[in-house]
This record gives sequence, C-alpha cells and structure tokens, in this order.
Amino acid sequence: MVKQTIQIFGRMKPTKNPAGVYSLDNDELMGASLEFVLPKDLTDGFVNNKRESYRFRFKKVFDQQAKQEDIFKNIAKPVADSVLAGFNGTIFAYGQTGSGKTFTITGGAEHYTDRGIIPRTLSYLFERFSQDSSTVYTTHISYLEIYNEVGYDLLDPRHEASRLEDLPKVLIMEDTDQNIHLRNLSLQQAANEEEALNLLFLGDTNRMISEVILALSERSRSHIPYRNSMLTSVLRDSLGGNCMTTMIATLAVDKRNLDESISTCRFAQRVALIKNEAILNEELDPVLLIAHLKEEILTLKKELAMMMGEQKSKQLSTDEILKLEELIKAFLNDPDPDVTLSLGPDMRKVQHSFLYFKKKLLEKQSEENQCSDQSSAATRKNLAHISAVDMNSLKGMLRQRDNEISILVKMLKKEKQRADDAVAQLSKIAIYQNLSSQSLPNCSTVPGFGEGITDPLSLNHGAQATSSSLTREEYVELGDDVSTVSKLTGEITSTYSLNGQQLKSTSPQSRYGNVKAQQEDPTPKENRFQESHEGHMNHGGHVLPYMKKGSQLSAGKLEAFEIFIKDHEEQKIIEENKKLIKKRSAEAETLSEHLNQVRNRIAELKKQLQMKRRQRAAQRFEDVEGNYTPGGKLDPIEEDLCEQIKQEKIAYKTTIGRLKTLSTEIEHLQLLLEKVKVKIQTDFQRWWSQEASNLQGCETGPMAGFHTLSSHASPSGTVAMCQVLPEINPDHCYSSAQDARSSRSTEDDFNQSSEWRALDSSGPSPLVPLTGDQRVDADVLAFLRARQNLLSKKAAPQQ
Ligand SMILES: Nc1ncnc2c1ncn2[C@@H]1O[C@H](COP(=O)(O)OP(=O)(O)OP(=O)(O)O)[C@@H](O)[C@H]1O
Repeated sequence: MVKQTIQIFGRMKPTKNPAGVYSLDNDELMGASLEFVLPKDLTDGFVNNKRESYRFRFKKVFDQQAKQEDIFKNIAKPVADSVLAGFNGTIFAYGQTGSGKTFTITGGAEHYTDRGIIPRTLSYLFERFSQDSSTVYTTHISYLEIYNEVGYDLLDPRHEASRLEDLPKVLIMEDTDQNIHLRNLSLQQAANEEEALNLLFLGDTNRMISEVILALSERSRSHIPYRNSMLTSVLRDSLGGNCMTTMIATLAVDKRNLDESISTCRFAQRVALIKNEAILNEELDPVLLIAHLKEEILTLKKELAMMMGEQKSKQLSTDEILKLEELIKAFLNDPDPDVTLSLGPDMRKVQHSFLYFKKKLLEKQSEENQCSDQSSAATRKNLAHISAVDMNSLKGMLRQRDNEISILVKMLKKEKQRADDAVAQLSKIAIYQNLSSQSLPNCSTVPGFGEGITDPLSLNHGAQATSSSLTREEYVELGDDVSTVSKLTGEITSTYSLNGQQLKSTSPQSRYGNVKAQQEDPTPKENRFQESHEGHMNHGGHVLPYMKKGSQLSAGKLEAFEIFIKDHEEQKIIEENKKLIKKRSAEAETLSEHLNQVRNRIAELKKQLQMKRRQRAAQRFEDVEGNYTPGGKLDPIEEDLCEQIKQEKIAYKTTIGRLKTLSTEIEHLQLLLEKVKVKIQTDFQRWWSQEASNLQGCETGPMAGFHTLSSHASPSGTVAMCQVLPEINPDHCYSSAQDARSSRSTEDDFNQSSEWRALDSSGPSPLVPLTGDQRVDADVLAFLRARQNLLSKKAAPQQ
C-alpha cells in the first residue's frame, strides 16, 4: 500500500493582456511557492499604496512559457508509471472557464506539438507495452460526460446523430462493498495507439457537438462547481481512496482574472491535504486460490503433527521410497548450490534421506580407494609397454601422416581456385545486371516515389527488390520488425504513389467507426482529407463531407455555409495544417528514399565483407604450406567495412525512428483537421439557429411587416412572394402576390438552386418565394438575414 497526498501542480495560461503581479519560486526539494500581490481596496476615496499578498504552495508550478512536453514529463508520466506498476491513477484539471483545462488535458486543436496529456500518455503506454513481451496488456477506453447530474457515454455510436437527452443515461450503481459501477458506459477496446486516438477523437467530437448545445442554453455560465455529486461519486476513489491522484490547477493571470485564480489556488491547498491509500491491484483466480489454500492447510496440519511428536507408525511403501530416492538424486545432481530438498513434514522421509546419504558416502569412499590402486598399476604397465614398442613402426606412422597432410593441402588449393572462380563469376553477373537494369527502366527498382508508380504498394515492392540481399534475420538484426518497416513505408509512400483520379471519398463516420476498414483503404490519407475538405467549395452536394451524416441541406443553406467557412477564423488553421502535412509528407518521402539507400548500402557492404572473408580464408590455405602466420586478426579493410556497416545501421535506426514520429505526427494533424471541420460545422449550425431565432423573435421589428405582407399575399398559406433588392436586405423586402404568380408559383421551382444563385449574382430584383411551411420559411429568412450580415461584414473593411 502506498500512502500519498493528492499531488498539486499549477499551470499559468499565457496571456497577452497586462498580467497581475505574481512571483514564482520552484524548488526541487521543497516544492513551489506562488505569490500573488493585489493592490488593497481604495478606502474613503483616498489612494492607498498598500498591497495584499497571497502565498500558496504547490509541488511544482509551470509558468506561462511551459511546453506540453514538460507537463507530460513532470505530471502525467509518473502517474502512467504507477499505473503500469499496478496502481489506479487519476489526473484532473481544475480552474476557471477558459484557463486551459482542455488545452492541458486533451490539447490544442491547432498544432501537433500542442498535444495534451491524454494523447501523450496513450502514446507512452503503448510504447511501454511494446517493450514488454512477458506480459499481455489489454486496453479499454471509456469517455463519460456529466451534465446536470446525468452521465452520457461519449463513445456511443448514436451520439452524433441523436440529441443528448435521447441517449441512454449512464447510471451509478454501488455494490455491497461500496464499489462504484457505471451502467451503460461502454468500454471500448483499443489494440494500438491509433485506435485509442481515434476513440479519443470520437469522444472529443461528440463532446464538442453537445457542448458549442449547452452554450446556447447556458449563456451566463462562468464557473462549473465541483460539488456536482455524480462527478464526486465517479471520482470517489480518486478523491480520497485507492488511487494515485494528481490535480492541475489552471490559472489565468491577467489582472481581471486574479480573483478567480486565487480561489483556484485556495481549492488546490485544500485538495493537497487529502491523503490517499493506493493498493496494488492483484487479482487471483478464485479456483486457484481455493486449491492453494487447501494445500497449505494440509501442509500445516502435517507440520503440526511432526512438531507434536506424532510419528507415523506405518513404514514407507516401496513406491514412496522410489519416489523419494528420485527426488534425492535430482537434488544431488542439481549444480545449483542453493537448491533445497523439500521432504514435507514427514519424519520417515527425513530419516530415509539420511540413510541414503550415508550409503552413498560409503560407496564413494570405497570407489576412491579402488581407483587409486588401479591407476598406479596402470601407469606402471603403460611405461613398460611403451619401452617395448618398436621405434621403426612409430617412424612409419609419422611418414603416413606427412603424406596425408600434403594430399589435404593440394585439395585445399583446388578449393581456393574454385572459390576465386566463383567470385569472378559473381562479379561478371553483377556487372551484367547493372547494365541490363540501366537499359531497361523498371519502376520496381527505383527506390523513390514517382510518377511512374501507379500501384500503391509498388514502392514497397521496390524497396524489397532493391534490398533483396538483406535476409529477414538481417532486418531483425537492424533492430526493426520487418512488418513495421514495410507498414511504415507502405503507409507513407502510398500517399504519393497514387494520382488524384483514384481518390475515394471517405466519410468522417467511417474514419472513426471502423479503424480496420480505414487501415485497409488504399486511398492516400492526405488526399482523403483534401477531397473531403476542398470538396465543400463546390456546389452540388460537395459541402456534405462537412455536414453531419444524413443532413439534408437546402441549396440556400449550402450557399450560406460556403460563405460562412470562407470567413471562419479556423480556415487559417486548416490551411496551415494542410501545409504542414504536405511538408511532413515530403520529409517522410525523402526519409523513405534515404532509408532505401541505407539498406542498399548495408547490403553492398555486407557483400564486400563476405568476399573479403572468403579471400582471407583462401589465403590461409596457402600459408599452411609454409608461411603460415598465426592469429585470426581482422585485416584493416575488413575492419573498415565492419565500421561502415555499423555506422549505416545507426543511420538506419535513426531514420526509422524519425519516420515513425512523422507518421504519428501526420496522423495527429489529420485528426486535428477533422476536429476543426466538425467545429466549423457546429459553429455554423449554432450561428444558423441563432439567426433563425433572431428573425423569429423580431415579430415587432421591421421583419414583422415582412411576415404580414407574406400572409396577406398568400391567404392559402401555400405560396407567398417577396421581392429582394440587389443588396438583399430582408428588411426592405416587400411582396406582391400578383408579381409572384406571374413569375413562379410552384414549390418545385423554389427548390432549384439556380434561382438562389441569381441572388448572389446581384441580378435585377430576383424573386424569393416563401413556401408557407413555417420551419422552411424561417430558414429562408434566416438565410437572407445571415447573408446580409456576412456581406456587410465583408464590405466593412473596404469602407
Ligand atoms: N498553455 C496554453 N498555451 C496556449 N494556449 C492556451 C493554453 N491554455 C489555454 N490556451 C488557449 O486558451 C483557450 C481556452 O482554453 P481551454 O479551452 O483549454 O479552457 P478551459 O479551461 O477548458 O475552458 P472551459 O472551462 O470553458 O471548457 C483555448 O483557445 C486554448 O487553446
């Protein structure tokens, strides 16, 4: 059991506004001290220069310039390590709205380096899993949202398509041991980092959608209290039980937020007093446990009987004796000096073992005596025999050996000649192959990425073809699993090996709905994004990748959306990240090329080394004849080749490492792009609803006249007309039933986007028909108003 108080860290959010006065002192041993200084209130109108200071203690406080990597290393990594050691771990952030909780825990939506604690911890955990082959790890992920005391599962696949309140609610259940269980909260298995990140992304997206909803209903929200009882129940272990818990107080230090920051620090000081008792999580199979306990009871009973002097009267059976002697033999033959003989609490066995040892000892002594007698007799006999051997026959034998040696030397010479011939033959073949590959261009031997490659895997094949002289063992020796290498090269290279015409559309749903399908989709990832992102600029339903699955948008709404995204501030982030992905992909391309070259160089160096070794071996045969130089030292050329191979291997490993990092970075950037896309979409929906509700709420304003006119023009409520001025100002709309009927009079015509397009082209007074359907008309009016707002916004900077 580990007793530990909740660890408290502080993090300052960077500010461009004038910051309040604060000072920070981080001490490795003593912890950190953070002090805020506030001017005292003005009393009775007189200026008072006195100040009040507030001092707080933390384990460590990160100032404004702290990087996400520092936060991970100092705060999250120790918790992840204790989780790997078998303890429960929790990290939570606390602070006022906008102080950086999401940024710290999940990360920023703009840059790869802004990844927060969750993606970094997932990456770290999966890396550690891969390094430990002795243990089987399984990872399950849940994502719970608590709103108004009700829990919702953010990984529920229906989330995106349903309203929050229609989703199954997560219920808190408590068992007899007072353990908390969450019913209806799904546990999703993640086999690797990519799957885990996709789940995180799905949860984030669902949270974003249900949030940009909550903001509408709760406009004055500024502080979310922690007294929320469902949250405290869920975090019960973390806030006072079996867990290693860490809290990050996020602090906004601009002057106007100092009061809130001081409150946050006060909360942190209270939390720092809570002591947890973390217990190592170990679970034993109950059946095994029972068997183990029964065995223990039996042994204890026997030991007790032995201690009490209760002797067993029955003699050991022959079978028991045989088994016991086998045990003793194994004990005696075991070379481990520390091995013990376990006989159990049975005095008969102990006595028999001692008798056995005595017998063996006596046997050994008599054997030794016999041996010493025999060996002295044999020595005497040999000497007599040697002196009697005929010297001539010994000389004959010596001559025979000499002949044998010279025959062998001749044979070796022949072998050497053959080896030389084979080397010469190989060189000829290599030269011939070189010549033929130059005259017959073959894309599979080109290690780079190029226009000639049309098969998405051709580069991969190419890499294998050019490096065919490296065996699988050699790959392993290089420190990389072959499949990892080919997966990496295949993944990155395929981005560039297809041309645009082969693009496939990938809906966001399929991206996170089916990871396997995504992995098998040969469509280049970057292109997948480009298509889904750039497609929205065109008419004819291409905006759809931006919109929710199943959304039916009117042509007008589509057009409004098109204008909306052009001006959206996140558009810049999209462009920047796209550029970055391109840059990283280009870097990956260069690195893959480099990797292929290194592989080829290693193969070539190995060939040279082998050749050199063969030559040296042959050289030795000659030396046997007369000038043999002892010692198996490497010659300088071999040494040089070995050194070169070593250096190339280092380069190979470094390149592979960088490629892996790039692959993760590109994947992450693509997720960021998807996130921004969802944000734009939800922003638009909110803005659109806002505009619609503004218009509906304007019954007494200028729009009221508009409605009155419409209903007057169409008593039946089915067709109404309104003429729109070229500036498209709905406030200036008027309607004429006569005009309307003479130009267009059916709802079908209304739905044709060409008419909407006419609005845009500022043609002279195009007609906008209303449908009589209240909801649709509200959309129409919202569109007109929204469009007008957008156009006036656009026009403003030019004025
Ligand atoms: N350390 C930081 N570095 C750079 N930007 C930051 C940092 N912390 C926060 N931000 C930015 O400040 C803004 C608000 O941060 P964030 O959304 O994380 O606040 P929050 O505490 O989660 O707010 P809320 O309680 O309203 O959800 C975001 O745009 C975020 O990117």
